[in-house]
Amino acid sequence: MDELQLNPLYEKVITDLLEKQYSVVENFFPVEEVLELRQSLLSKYDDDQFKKSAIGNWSNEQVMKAVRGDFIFWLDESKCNSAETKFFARLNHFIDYLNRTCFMGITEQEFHYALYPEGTFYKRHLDTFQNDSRRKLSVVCYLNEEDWLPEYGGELAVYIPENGRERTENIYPVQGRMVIFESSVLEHEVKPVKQERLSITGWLKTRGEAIF
Ligand SMILES: O=C(O)CCC(=O)C(=O)O
Ligand SMILES: [Fe+2]
Repeated sequence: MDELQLNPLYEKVITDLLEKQYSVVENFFPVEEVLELRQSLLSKYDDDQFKKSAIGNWSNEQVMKAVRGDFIFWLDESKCNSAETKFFARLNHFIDYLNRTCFMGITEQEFHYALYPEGTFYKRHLDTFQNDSRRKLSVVCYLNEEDWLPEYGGELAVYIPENGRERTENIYPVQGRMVIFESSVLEHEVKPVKQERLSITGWLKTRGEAIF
């Protein structure tokens, strides 16, 4: 095994996760890579490659619309363009570090682009499905235009259990900002957006069995 070099950025994420179950970092990806991903998302969206999101295995469209309104495109690591290749390279480096330092046992990941049109939202939820606990960490990186003003809404509200009560942290989807949290612990929601909201979102997973 190569000698492990301490990585201050990764260490900050790990400390945050241990102390408060979530972490917000601004400089995980260089700006030019964030912009390249943004362009890649937009060109796929313009090509009509995005699909209406679903929730678990619910198929009732009315119900789904009342819960989440984003459009998504699932990434396939074997068919990546240059922006996506760089994204996965950085992510895999981080996963390797997590596995070596924290023995997280991450063996898989799944990512999609997401676009929330004006007026859409994603109601309060947990990212683990009842029959599948393999999702360990949720990762979101925002691909919005440079200035995300508070009046655009679309904040990620994270509900943190604290001393038997609950604290809400509102995180704005600022360009390049990355949020990582424990998938099975933190409930969260995307508040209604008043401006198109772009992101790349995914999950770091353990092998574990899904129970169907
Ligand atoms: O975009 C975000 O801030 C969070 C999205 C989310 O909660 C999800 O896709 O499960
Ligand atoms: Fe979520």
